[in-house]
Amino acid sequence: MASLFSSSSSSSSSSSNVIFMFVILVFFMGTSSALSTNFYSKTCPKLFNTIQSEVESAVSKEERMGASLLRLFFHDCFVNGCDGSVLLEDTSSFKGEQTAGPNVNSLRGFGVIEKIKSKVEDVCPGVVSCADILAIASRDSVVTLGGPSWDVKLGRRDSKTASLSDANRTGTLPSPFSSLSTLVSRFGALGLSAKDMVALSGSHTIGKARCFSFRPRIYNTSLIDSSFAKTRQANCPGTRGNGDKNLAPLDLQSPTAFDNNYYKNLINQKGLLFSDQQLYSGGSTDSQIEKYSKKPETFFSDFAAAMIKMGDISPLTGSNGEIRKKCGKPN
Ligand code: HEM
Ligand SMILES: [Ca+2]
Repeated sequence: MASLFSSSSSSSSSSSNVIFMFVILVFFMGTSSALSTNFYSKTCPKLFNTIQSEVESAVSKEERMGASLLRLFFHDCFVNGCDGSVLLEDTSSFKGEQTAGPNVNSLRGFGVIEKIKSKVEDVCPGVVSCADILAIASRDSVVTLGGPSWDVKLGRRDSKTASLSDANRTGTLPSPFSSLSTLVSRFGALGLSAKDMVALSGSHTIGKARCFSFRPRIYNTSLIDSSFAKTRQANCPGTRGNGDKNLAPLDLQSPTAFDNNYYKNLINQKGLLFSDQQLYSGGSTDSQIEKYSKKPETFFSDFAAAMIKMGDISPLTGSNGEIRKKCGKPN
């Protein structure tokens, strides 16, 4: 770098200097994220307070809602980036992501996001994207349930459309029946490391899953504590189509507290999803599970860093996309 600078300053042509500066500018624009933590500090100073109080009230009405909002952000980011696409509702002429296999009868919290959006529109109309609201609401959910905080990067814009087939494409949203190597490669395809994947999976310290999602795990797999399997079988019949919607907590110990019990459960072979237990199954991620089970503060800081990374996946910025008026439909 230093030699590049000196060769440019020794050049006699001023136009070549201009070109050189332009190249340097493009280089830096290309390497730094377009998002920033102070994006709305002038245009919507009340944004954080508005969202935080709505999230707190939603979570106090139903603690699971914190988990549901966090998962919405994950499912948004994994399909065409964090662009609010998952929030678009189906109409008679449009089929978005909400009926995709991993989402249908499972994603929840759309009403809460729409309510937050209307409060945000009251204080600063036409300014804040739904994609950014989702990013802030998931951070506030984690904080409200006792987890770490982080500065959310902002400046995302909303997609004008969404694609059912993109959300259904095999491997886009990870399946609970995936092996460790599949999980690593799915996250890797989006620029997230195995370490990020293990930290982000700690989200399963809160929230619930349907019998449909964990049936094969509790009837047909090894690496499962037998009394845990029996307990879960009691509310999840072994035959497909029976009790599919019955719920169980992803973390059997503290399903409404954001803590490191998820990792302790894995060590005790009490992961609810097959994909959860894969993270502690004699493979390359075992040591990270052990570390998080002993050091919650390390889990918290890795989780926060990985959430920021996930939030950086292919945002729409500049004049791309739009700022939706309502999160459920394009303007
Ligand atoms: C590693 C791959 C992952 C797989 C295979 C996976 C799969 C699942 C499944 C199957 C459920 C239950 C859905 C149902 O039965 O209705 C679930 C719930 C949940 N997931 Fe994941 N997930 C993964 C990673 C993540 C990540 C990265 C996050 C967030 C950053 C996340 C957050 C959640 C939350 C909070 C819930 C509970 C939602 C609620 O109670 O409404 N998951 N996940
Ligand atoms: Ca998306």
